[in-house]
Amino acid sequence: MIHHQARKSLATIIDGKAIAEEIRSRVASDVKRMKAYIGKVPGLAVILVGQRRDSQTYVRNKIKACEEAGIKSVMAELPNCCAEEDVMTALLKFNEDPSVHGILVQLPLPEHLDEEKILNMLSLEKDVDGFHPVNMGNLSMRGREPLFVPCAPKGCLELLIRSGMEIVGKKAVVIGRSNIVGLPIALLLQRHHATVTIVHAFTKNPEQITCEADIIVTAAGVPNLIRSSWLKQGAVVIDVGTCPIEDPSSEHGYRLVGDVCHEEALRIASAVTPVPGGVGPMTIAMLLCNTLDSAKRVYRFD
Ligand SMILES: Nc1nc2c(c(=O)[nH]1)N[C@@H](CN(C=O)c1ccc(C(=O)N[C@@H](CCC(=O)O)C(=O)O)cc1)CN2
Ligand SMILES: [Mg+2]
Repeated sequence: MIHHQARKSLATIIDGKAIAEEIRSRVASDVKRMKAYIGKVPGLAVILVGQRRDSQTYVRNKIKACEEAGIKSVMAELPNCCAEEDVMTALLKFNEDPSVHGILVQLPLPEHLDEEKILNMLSLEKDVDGFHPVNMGNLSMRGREPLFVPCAPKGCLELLIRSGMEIVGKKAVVIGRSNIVGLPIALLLQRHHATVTIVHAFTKNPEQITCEADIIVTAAGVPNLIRSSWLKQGAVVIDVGTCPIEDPSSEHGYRLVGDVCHEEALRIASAVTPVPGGVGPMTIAMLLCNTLDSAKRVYRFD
């Protein structure tokens, strides 16, 4: 009988923040090189609808990250009550603008707007979030290449690779099936030849499935969902969940927690991402990468 407590070593904590910083500085030096050689810089357009505090923060962070990397950014801010046509007008203008190489529509949109219809109108070549149905479709099909892979999933993959995890032939379990995280990460892992299972709210006995996984990527948004009994010894655990919970002792009265019971995972897993400081910062780094790649494609610059 092996007691988990008897294990001497704790899991590695994968430092997403540090890795993201390294990637961002690489993007910055590439942007510099582009500017020096062809006199152009990548441009990102952000469409933000409504007043959600979290969305405002994410957008602010993206724009700041662009600035630091030398990427030009423009923003269209629309009121919560705006009409679908207003969003379309902003979007079509960015589609036509040759100085814009990437466009993102910050999600979620207010209820009354048709997300699918709006994302459908994005220029495929500028869809740096990778949410356009054609980019998603190409991600899902063998022999096809999407122009862009969604940022959080791409960040998860990068963290897995950096943790030294071999993906080919491994059992991967993805928890959650949202269009922006669960689904694309499952598709991406499958592309890298993992055997992928998706666990969701209707799954019976999820822990029976997760405890066989070599790789777990969780995006459920349920604090402490993943306990030690859900994990296989030595698994790599990537936590995409972010849930604000009340914490009077912290600056804003709340703090962010992931899906994983971090202390327990540390004793069983071989590597774990923290929240905050794991996948979140990687999401923004990958957005910069996608925007740079888009501009490189347009200018045939490498
Ligand atoms: N159009 C999009 N909408 C949304 C996306 C997206 O990729 N594109 N993802 C999420 C939100 N998101 C980016 O938009 C995002 C969320 C969290 C972080 C992040 O860096 N988190 C930090 C903690 C930040 C904090 O303390 O508030 C971390 O985990 O360390 C970045 C981006 C939904 N919408
Ligand atoms: Mg994080």
